[in-house]
Parts: sequence; C-alpha cells; structure tokens
Amino acid sequence: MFFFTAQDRLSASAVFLFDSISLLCFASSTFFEAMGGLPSDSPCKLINGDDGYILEDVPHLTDYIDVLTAYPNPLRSNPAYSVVKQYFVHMDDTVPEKVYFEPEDVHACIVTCGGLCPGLNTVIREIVCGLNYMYGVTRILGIDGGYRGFYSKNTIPLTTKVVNDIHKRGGTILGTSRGGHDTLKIVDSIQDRGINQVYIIGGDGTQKGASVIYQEIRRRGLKVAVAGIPKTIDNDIPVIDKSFGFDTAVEEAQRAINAAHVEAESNENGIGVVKLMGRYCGFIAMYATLASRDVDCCLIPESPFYLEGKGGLFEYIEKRLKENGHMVIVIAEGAGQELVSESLQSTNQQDASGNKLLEDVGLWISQKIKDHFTKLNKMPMNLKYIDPTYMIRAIPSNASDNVYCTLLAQSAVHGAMAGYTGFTVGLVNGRQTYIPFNRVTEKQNKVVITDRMWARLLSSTNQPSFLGTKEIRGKHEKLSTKLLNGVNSREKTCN
Ligand SMILES: Nc1ncnc2c1ncn2[C@@H]1O[C@H](COP(=O)(O)OP(=O)(O)OP(=O)(O)O)[C@@H](O)[C@H]1O
Ligand SMILES: O=P(O)(O)OC[C@H]1O[C@](O)(CO)[C@@H](O)[C@@H]1O
Ligand SMILES: [Mg+2]
Repeated sequence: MFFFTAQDRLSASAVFLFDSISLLCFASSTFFEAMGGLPSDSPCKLINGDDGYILEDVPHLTDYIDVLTAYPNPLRSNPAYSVVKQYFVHMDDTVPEKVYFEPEDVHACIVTCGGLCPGLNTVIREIVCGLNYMYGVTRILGIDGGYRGFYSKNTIPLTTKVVNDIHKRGGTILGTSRGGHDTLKIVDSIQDRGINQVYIIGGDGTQKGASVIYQEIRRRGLKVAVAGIPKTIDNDIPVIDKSFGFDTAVEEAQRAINAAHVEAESNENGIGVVKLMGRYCGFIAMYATLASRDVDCCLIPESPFYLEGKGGLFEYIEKRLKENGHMVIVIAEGAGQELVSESLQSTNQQDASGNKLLEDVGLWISQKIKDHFTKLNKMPMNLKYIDPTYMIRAIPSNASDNVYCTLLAQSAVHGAMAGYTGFTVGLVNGRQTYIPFNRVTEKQNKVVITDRMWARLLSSTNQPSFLGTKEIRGKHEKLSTKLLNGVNSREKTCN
C-alpha cells in the first residue's frame, strides 16, 4: 500500500524518494519537529526513514549566520497571492504483486469512449504490446465505437502488427462515441465472448460507466478484471497529477496563441482572441497562458468575470491597448457561460452523454468587445478570433505524452494481470498508482483560484482578478482562521 502527500510550496526541507515503496512529501521544519527534530549542528541533516525514504534538509542562510532579521513577505498583501492557500494531495494507492491469470487464458478487450484526445492510439498500442511482449497474451479485441460497440458492432482483432504505427496518428483507431452505455448489454457481451480483461480508456463519464460495468461483473461473480485508463484533454479527472494528452494540447495551443499575437501586434490596437477547450475547468487555458508569455488575459470557468465598469474586462482591455498597442485574450470554452446564456437567452442542451452543450463564448466575447469599442466610438480596434479547439484535440501525442501513455498502459496491464479490478491507473505525485473508480468519479478536477498556480498566472499576465477587495479580504480572513486552527498544517499533510 502506498501513501502519498505533497505540497506545492518551497519549504525548508524535502523528502526524496529512495526506493519503490516510499512516501513522497515536501516537508517543512514543523514536520521535522513532529518527527522529533533534527540535530541543529548536523552537517548534512539526513534522516533515513523506516520505509526506505530519505529526508534531506535544504541549506539555509540561518544554518551558518547566527543573527538574521526576518521580514513579513510583501506578497501577503498582493491581490494575486493574498488568497492563496496551501494544497495537498492525500490518496491511497496500491501496487500489484501476484499474477492471477495464465497468459494463454487471457482474453482482453480495449474500448475508447468520449471525446478525442492526443495519445489514445498510443495507449491502445501499449496495452496490446504490453500484454503480448510482457505476458505473452495473444487474444486481444478492439471494441468498435465506444460503449455501444460492445453490443452493436463487430470486434476488431488487435495484434502487435496491427497497432505498430498507430501512435503516430491522432484520434483512435477503435472509434469512439458518447451515450449508449447499457450496462447489462455490455456485461452480457463480455460474458458471451469470454472476455476476462477489460481495458476502458476515457474521461470522467467513461470511468463512471466502467465503474458500473465492474459492479455488474462483480455481482455476477465473473473473473473479469476491469481497468480504466483516464483520458481527458481537459485534465478534469481528480486525484491524478494530470491526464495524458494534456501536455500535447498545451503545446499545440501555443501555435494558435502565437498566431493571435502576430495578428494583434501587426494591427493598430490589435486584439487576438483564442478559444481553448475546457468544458468545466480551465487547465489548458491556464497552462497555455503561462507557457506563452504573449497572453494578457486568461478567462476560465472557475473564475467568474464581468465586462463593464471598474475592474471589468473592458476597462482592462482599454488600459492594455493604451499601454501596449495590442493584446491577446485566451478564453476556455466553459468560461463566462452564465453571461453568454443570459445574453443569448439560450436553453440548456445536452449531448448524448448528458454533458452540457456550451454556447460559443469565443464568438460571443469577440462580438461584445467589438460592440463596446465601436458603438461607444471609443478607439479604433482590430479583433481576430481563432478557434483551434478541434485541431488541437486531433493531433497525435507529443514525446512526453507518449511516454506517459506507455507508463499508464503498462501499469494497467500489470494491475489486471495481478488480479486487480475496478481501478483506474494514474500518476499521483509522480508515482504510478491504482485508484479505485469511486475516487476518480466522485468529483471533478478544477483550477482552484485561491491556489498558487492561478496566482502565478495573475502575476504573469497582470490581469485583474475580477474579485472585489471585499471578496479578497473575506477569503483571506477565512484562510487565516484555518491556518490558526491548524487546518492545512504540515503535520496533517504528512500524516
Ligand atoms: N454516470 C454514467 N454511468 C454510466 N455511463 C456513463 C455515465 N456517464 C457517462 N457514461 C458513458 O461514458 C461514455 C463517455 O462519457 P462522456 O461522453 O461524458 O465522455 P468522457 O468519458 O467524460 O470523456 P470527455 O468528457 O473527456 O470527452 C458515454 O458512452 C456515456 O454514455
Ligand atoms: O466531442 P464533442 O462532443 O464535440 O465535445 C467536445 C468536448 O469534449 C472535450 O474535448 C472533452 O471533454 C471538451 O473539452 C469539449 O467541450
Ligand atoms: Mg467528461
């Protein structure tokens, strides 16, 4: 059993992983106090833990200068940082030890569901190759077109030869779909075909579907391992460090942002607006913005914004154009949906899986900006709107995602062969883990705007936070009370 905790902050001490069974933790001096303290004159300040981890203290000026004055950090009153709270991950996971299938008895299947994402083909390839090269499994089927393919389509035999080059292609060779999850029909099909390992690649909806398939299989008492491989370009699956395809999406988004910047820079008062994916969360927009340095404003679903008045978007645009002559706005597709619905009086529509169908916020905001500056005869302005969303999603995964896909696929194969079931694979604090389905389906991963990553973004773009001073003070007071009461203290995170 593994146990991980981590904190995203620089601190006085760090714990380094030493072997495969370990605790990953960034610890502060309070942690060392809880551990019984470090000898202050210890030259290297190392602790060897029982489970094979090493604690190593990071050198500090106070190690060798006796009298040093400390000052309050001015960032505490900086609007971007004043509401930042610590964050940590605190999840159990397990490692497989024994194999519960004879390779010649394995009959595996692979299915891909939900929207496209760079890396789907790599995961398919590496499951097939992992099963075959590592365990000698030869009977592997592809399910055509998502969950409904279990009961409405023919299967696709998968061999290492068939999948050899597929990682170089975008999309999924198996096809995908939304909706069509009929648990009983799916499990009947699994049972009828004699399948005993099911590899399910998909997002939050898919993992929910996988969870009910697993429950039904369990109810029927079948020896069938169900393994989920989390897929989502939006990075909205909780617990795991990030989903595959996310890095590729952030990288590809740079091309669109770059084009928007070139257009904006070359025109008088040029504005480039780029819409990126992110139905319920703004991770792609946030990371693409941080990576680019050309973005002046990033709008995400988690951070409500407003257009008019003091501290609003229009005021900022005007200021930025006066200062710089051009600007780039990145907007996640799920941002400002309440404003769009209000203004377009749209009805709630859903896709086949029950996901909300979004209004095009990119078009809407572009029109709003144009109207504001032309109607009010404010200043000449030149706006270009770029929507690269599906182009980003359709490309093959980049090198780092290919490596990640390989790790996930191999991990899923090891887990299933070892007899684990009802789990999703994922990296948690950099370690391969098996996570029970319910942990990844109970909530969605979102950008927390009181965490430091969003603060870093605000500091990088210098855009308004769209929070009034009253709201900032309220959040700050809540945080101070929490810290005084010991919630978020290091001792808790390292338990
Ligand atoms: N609660 C649920 N129970 C059973 N099946 C579900 C559930 N939610 C979604 N599914 C099924 O999972 C499949 C994929 O779901 P969805 O379209 O929401 O995509 P996803 O897996 O969340 O991927 P993404 O949103 O990243 O594109 C669909 O076939 C859908 O019917
Ligand atoms: O493939 P569809 O149905 O157009 O859905 C698009 C959605 O899929 C995603 O790519 C993944 O959930 C979202 O970012 C986007 O809103
Ligand atoms: Mg989803």
